[in-house]
Amino acid sequence: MALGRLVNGQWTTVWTERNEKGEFQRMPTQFHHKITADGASGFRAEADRYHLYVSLGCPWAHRTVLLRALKGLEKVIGLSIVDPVISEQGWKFSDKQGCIRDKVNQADYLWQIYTKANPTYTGRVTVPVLWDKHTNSIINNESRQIIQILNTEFNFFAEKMVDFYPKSLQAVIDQTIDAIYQPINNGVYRVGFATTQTAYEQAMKELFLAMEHWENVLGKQPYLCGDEITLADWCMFTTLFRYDLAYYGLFKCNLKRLVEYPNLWNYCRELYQYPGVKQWCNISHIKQLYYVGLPELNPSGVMPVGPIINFDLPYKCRDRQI
Ligand SMILES: N[C@@H](CCC(=O)N[C@@H](CS)C(=O)NCC(=O)O)C(=O)O
Repeated sequence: MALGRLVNGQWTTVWTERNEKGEFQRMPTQFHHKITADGASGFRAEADRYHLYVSLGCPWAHRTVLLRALKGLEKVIGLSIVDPVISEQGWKFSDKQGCIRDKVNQADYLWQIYTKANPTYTGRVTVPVLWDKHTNSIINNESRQIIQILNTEFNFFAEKMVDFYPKSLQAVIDQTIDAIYQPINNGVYRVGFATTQTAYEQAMKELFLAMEHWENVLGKQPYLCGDEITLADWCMFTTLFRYDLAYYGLFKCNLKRLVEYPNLWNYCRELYQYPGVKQWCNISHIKQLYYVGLPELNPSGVMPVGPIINFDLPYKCRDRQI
């Protein structure tokens, strides 16, 4: 079992995210500071001060890498990419293809970043992590909050003037991110990590009802919140992108493949082909994370050869009845 956690700053391999009913229960993240453009929060948006630690396999971290790229913040916020396979000591840094070592803290394992921020930290050691080089601490490790910060607070430095969280839509974006979280983003994990038939089937039911719902919505409008791409779409995208690659097979989310939902599949391809996105979609890291790094679900660590999915197939806006 590769998943573990820190207890009072000590690494342990006890994993506690399941209840007695065999249901997966995600533990909340603990670092929730905010960076603001004016510094009113105590953390001012500045160039070369903050650093992101991510896994390219992880859907939550993937959101933050995408926002960094979509806003054109690559020169402003540094990046380290962990080894795609979770080790006995959790996420580690390596020289594998597509990885970037930790040149900020020279850590070998991500848990060392957590104990540097808090020597008595107890909890999971997850990606993404937004690190502050000035205070030598973790600003935030919750993807949903990090993408809001990157979207909204760094405009002075951003090379691309796009806004995925416009004021006029914030309420609907928040509701949509809430709506997709439990059945879809976290839903695939609730399906995949369930250890009883009842827990599995319940999570499956919620996942597939939600997939059908958004399939219908995307038949009427181009994006989850209407006519504009928003943060909600990037939150949905990173789960959909992994759907047929990992969740359908390893997690047994297998009533339908993504490619069997015409609108969701079309939408996924459109977001993949949005400028700046595909460069940060790493199928090899995704397969390694899920198939090699979760021995509890795949003890042999053998990775499937397929499926062959062409995310570059042209997408059709015209098919939608907008
Ligand atoms: N709520 C967090 C979830 C982050 C998360 O669970 N990341 C996973 C990777 S997909 C992780 O780092 N897992 C390592 C572990 O649990 O030990 C977020 O959205 O940022």
